Amino acid sequence: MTERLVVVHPDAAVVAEAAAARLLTRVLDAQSQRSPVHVVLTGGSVGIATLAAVARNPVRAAVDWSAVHVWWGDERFLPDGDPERNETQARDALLRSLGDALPAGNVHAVPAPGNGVGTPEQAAALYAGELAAFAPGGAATPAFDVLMLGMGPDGHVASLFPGHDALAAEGVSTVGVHGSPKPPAERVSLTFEAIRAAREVWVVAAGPEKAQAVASALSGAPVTQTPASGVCGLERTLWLLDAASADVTG
Ligand SMILES: O=C(O)[C@H](O)[C@@H](O)[C@H](O)[C@H](O)COP(=O)(O)O
Repeated sequence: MTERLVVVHPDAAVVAEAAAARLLTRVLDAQSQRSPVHVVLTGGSVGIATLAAVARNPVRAAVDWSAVHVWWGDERFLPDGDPERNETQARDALLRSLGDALPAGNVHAVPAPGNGVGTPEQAAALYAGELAAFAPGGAATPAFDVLMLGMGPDGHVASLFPGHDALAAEGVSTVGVHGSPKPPAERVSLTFEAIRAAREVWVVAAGPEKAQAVASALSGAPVTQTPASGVCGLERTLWLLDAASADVTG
């Protein structure tokens, strides 16, 4: 039975620091029970600020990064190294600072255009194959220990946007996305099926512009209208919010 926890912090900076502290503790707890541990990162300002906070936190030295695998919940379909790629921003914020402690083979970036990848669908198919290759017998994805998601003002999570076909994808772990209302238009995203395979799903959000979507999601709005309403972890769904995004009276 999954539990839902909503935690409100004073501002975005504290949300990122708290998410970072929780992430480190969650990884350490998981490492005391199993190896490897799988973590799914998110793009967006709060998601990346969380990674920067991990990089600054001395507790990062307690983690056996050689037994951590890093994935992405979504990726902008942009060339390798493009500063707007979630992967680039994660490497800049945290991964590069870990050096060889985090083996290159443990970082599972979504394929970029080029090298035979011409469409988001082709990148999505390759990523689905990588997810399956690291999954327990026959599963589509690893049992992610923590899957982090940012949330847009429209309630999108990963690259699952209101009214888009990707919301209804079934039997697949990834999808190609076109016509994203948040640039760039072309993306790759985990599906809800893949998101719900995570032991814990964390939504990190901050800012008054998110308050309506937070209220809609927490009140169970239709997923087609507020995709964040559809996120759920097998064991826990954690919402880490700042006061402004949690203020439905705003
Ligand atoms: O590729 C992306 O843009 C992100 O994965 C996206 O899902 C992001 O997390 C939300 O849009 C929230 O972004 P902010 O925290 O910057 O509002």
